[in-house]
Amino acid sequence: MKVAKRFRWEGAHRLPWHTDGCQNLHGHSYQLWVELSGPTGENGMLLDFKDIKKVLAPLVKAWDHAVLVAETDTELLKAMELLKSKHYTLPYDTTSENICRYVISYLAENALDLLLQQQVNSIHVKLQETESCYATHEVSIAELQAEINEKRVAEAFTL
Ligand SMILES: Nc1nc2c(c(=O)[nH]1)N=C([C@H](O)[C@H](O)COP(=O)(O)OP(=O)(O)OP(=O)(O)O)CN2
Ligand SMILES: [Zn+2]
Repeated sequence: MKVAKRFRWEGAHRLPWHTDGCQNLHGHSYQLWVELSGPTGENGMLLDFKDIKKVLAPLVKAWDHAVLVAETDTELLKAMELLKSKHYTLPYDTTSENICRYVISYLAENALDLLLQQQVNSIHVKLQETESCYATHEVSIAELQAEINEKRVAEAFTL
C-alpha cells in the first residue's frame, strides 16, 4: 500500500555558482509530496495522514516565506542577518534534489520510531519547484536505519 500527503509553501533561494539565472535570488511556490509504502494495519491505515502532517508541519512552517540558504553561501547569510530576514540554512546547496534529501533526513530524525512502528518500508519524496520541474528521491527504511547508525558511530568517535 502507498499513502501520500502534499505540503506547500512559498520560499526563495539561489544557487550562487549557477550561470543561467538561478544565481539570482528568486522565489518558488514549492510543492512537496511525501509518499510512504508499507502494509495496511489493523485499523485499515498504513499511517494516518494527520501524523504525516504533524511530523512535517514544523519544517514547512520554518520554510514558509523564508529564504533557503546553503551554509557555504556566506554572502547571502550576511544579507539575511542585515535584513533580519526569515531564513533557513541547509548543509548543502538548495537544489530540489538536496531538499528531497533533507526532507528524508528530517523524517528519519523526527519520526523513525513512528515509521518503524507502522512498518513503513520506504519513503518517496517529490519536490516540485516550478510548473515544469521536480526532483524525486526514494529511500528504504533499512537504508535509513543503516545511515543513522553510521552517523551515531561517527559522532561517538568524534566526541
Ligand atoms: N537538477 C536541477 N536543476 C536545476 C535546479 C535544481 O534544483 N535541480 N534548480 C534550478 C532553478 O533553481 C529553478 O528553480 C528552476 O529553473 P528553471 O528550470 O528555469 O525553471 P522554469 O520553470 O522557470 O523553467 P522554464 O522552462 O523556463 O519554464 C535550475 N536547474
Ligand atoms: Zn530555483
